[in-house]
Formats: sequence, C-alpha cells, structure tokens
Amino acid sequence: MAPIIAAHAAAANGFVKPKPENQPSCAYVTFLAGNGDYVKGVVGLAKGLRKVKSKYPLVVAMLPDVPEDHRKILVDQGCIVREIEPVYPPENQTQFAMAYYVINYSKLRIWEFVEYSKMIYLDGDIQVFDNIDHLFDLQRGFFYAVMDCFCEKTWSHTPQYQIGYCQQCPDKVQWPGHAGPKPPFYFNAGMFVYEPNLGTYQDLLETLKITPPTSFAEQDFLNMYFKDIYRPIPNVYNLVLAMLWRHPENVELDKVKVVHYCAAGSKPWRYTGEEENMDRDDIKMLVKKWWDIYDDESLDYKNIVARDEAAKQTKWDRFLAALADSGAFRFITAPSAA
Ligand SMILES: O=c1ccn([C@@H]2O[C@H](COP(=O)(O)OP(=O)(O)O)[C@@H](O)[C@H]2O)c(=O)[nH]1
Ligand SMILES: OC[C@H]1O[C@H](O[C@@H]2[C@@H](O)[C@H](O)[C@@H](O)[C@H](O)[C@@H]2O)[C@H](O)[C@@H](O)[C@H]1O
Ligand SMILES: [Mn+2]
Repeated sequence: MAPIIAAHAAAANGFVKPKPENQPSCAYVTFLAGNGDYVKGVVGLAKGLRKVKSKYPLVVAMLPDVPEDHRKILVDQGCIVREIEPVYPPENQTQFAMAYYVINYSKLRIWEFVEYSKMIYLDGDIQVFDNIDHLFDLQRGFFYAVMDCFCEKTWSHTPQYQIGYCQQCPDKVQWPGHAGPKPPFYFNAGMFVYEPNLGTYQDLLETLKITPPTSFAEQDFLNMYFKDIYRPIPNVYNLVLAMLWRHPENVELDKVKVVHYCAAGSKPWRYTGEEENMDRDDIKMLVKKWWDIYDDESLDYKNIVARDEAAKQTKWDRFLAALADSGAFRFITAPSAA
C-alpha cells in the first residue's frame, strides 16, 4: 500500500511542525471558467467551508469568460476573486478524456498566488463535509493529494486499464514485469495541498511548452511535474466517486471528509440520476448532502456577517451593562442641547 501520510497520524507523531508566530497566510483556492453552471459548485464549496468553520478564505481563480453576474454572486458569498488569463497546452492532436479539459491547464496560474504561503486547491465539483484545516500544518516542501483510480472507462486508453492494474488495489492484479517499470503513484488533481512559488510557476509554464498534452490534461502534467515530491494522503480527503463501485473496500463513507463529484452524471447541480451508477443510494445521499448545504440560507455570507455583528453587539451591550452594574462609572446624561 502507498506510504500514506495520514494527516491525523502525522499530527500524533509530531510530524506536523508547530505553527510559528505570524505564519504567513493560507487559503483554499478553486478554479472557475465559462458562463455555465459550475458557479453553483463554487457557491456550494464556499458555503460548505463555512459550515465546517474553516478559518481560511476561499480564493476563486477566475477566467475572463466568467460573466459579471457570476462574479458578483461569488463576491457576495465572501469569495476572494482573482482574475487569471488562460493557459493553453502546446498545439496538439490529443483527444482529451473530456474535450473541455483543455481549459483545465489554466489551473496552473494558482502557483502565482504567492501572497499565500500554502493553499489547498479544490475543484468546483468538490464539497468539504468535515474541517480539513489541519492539512495546512503538513510539512512544507511536498505536494499532497489523494491517489486516483484507473478503473473507469475514462482510463481505457492506458496500459493500467488494459492490464487491470489499479494503485487502489495493487495486490489484486500485480504490475507485470513485461510492461516495464510500475507507474509511480498518480494523484487526482481535483484536490491538492501545495505552496505557491514564482520560480515553480515560471518553470511549470516553461515545462508545459515542451510537454506533449495527454488524455487527462493538467492532471497528467502535474503528476509528471511533482512526481518526486508527491505524498499520498488518505482517500477521505478526496473521495473520487467511482471508488464507491470500483473499490468499496477502501471507502468508509461516514469517515469521508471531502467528496469529489467527478463521476459522469454526478455533478449535483445537473444531477438526473440517469447515467450509469447514478441510481445508487449512496450517490443519491451524497447529492442530497450537497444540495442541503447549497440551499441552506443560514450559510450565506450575508447572514453569517449579520449574525456575527449581532453577536458582537450583544457582547458589547452585556459589557456596558456589567460596567454600569459595577458602579465603576456613573453615566451622566448630557444636558439637552436644546
Ligand atoms: O466549464 C467548466 C469546466 C470546469 N471548470 C472547473 O474545472 C474543474 C475541473 O473540471 P471537472 O471537475 O469537471 O473535471 P472532473 O474532476 O469532473 O474530471 C471544475 O471542477 C471547475 O472548477 C469550470 O469552472 N468550468
Ligand atoms: O483535466 C483533467 C481532470 O482530471 C481529473 O478528473 C478525472 C480523473 O479523476 C479520472 O481519474 C476519473 O476517472 C475521471 O472521472 C475524472 O473526471 C480531475 O478530477 C480534474 O480536476 C481534472 O484534473
Ligand atoms: Mn472535478
């Protein structure tokens, strides 16, 4: 099994470094492109992070093709919007697993956000159901993400799929010697813990110019680029939904902290239940959990701010009342100016 770095175990054995004072800031970051309905995903993510009481803001790396009204929706939900320019791979004949994956190379712009010392990237089709702020305490200098699964037909073009090998169950079908070296651990790029850095950012863009694009676009590219410092973290931090029917033995649903709605037909905001596997009870439950947060008005930023203001005012009123009761000060009513 991969040398999984379990964040909680890491904390237990002192692996997590104590936070120095004045630690530069951290933030969550997601990516939004187009005028479609992914904006709902980002609203859901912003509200989900608030529901789990995360201490950190959500930054949205936004392409210019996102309409102004979508931008306003996200600002009104407390998101920090950062406009980015698209990043395109070199000219190619590649058939991406999904045609729109070509825009996903623009995710690389988030390495330029050096006002943050560490960030957690989350796809817009991800929801955080338990607080994962502790991942910001993982040791610096590594790239943390959850291992992907090779069993969906989206992988049918790969030797792993043709051999029947998957890193999620490496003992089930061993990697055969005749197929060359066993592939290194491969992560799903829907969620990762990384450190923005201008040198890395420039090198990423330069390296991309000479890297032929492949089926999973920027996910393949990031796996190649970070393979020497990639450290797997437990599946609970990014449940790729296909795991539910491909590796149920690796999933304890009540322990899952982050759900990635990446299986075909599973995007909650356009869920019909008609695609393969979408009529499963666990899928229906997870889609409902997403909608429960999305529809919860108490999690809207404006209501949270209003509630915090009211709480502050109540505290101040109590303080003044206690001061008055203590007789420490006599409140003299000012003579009427009239
Ligand atoms: O029209 C689009 C397609 C994708 N995305 C962003 O790109 C990410 C990666 O795409 P997607 O999640 O659909 O890929 P999957 O994880 O399903 O393969 C999404 O989560 C969004 O954050 C977007 O904003 N608009
Ligand atoms: O642009 C490539 C995308 O590749 C990944 O999605 C895939 C991958 O996970 C496959 O392994 C699954 O089979 C498939 O369902 C899923 O859509 C990332 O989730 C996404 O953020 C993005 O990087
Ligand atoms: Mn996704």
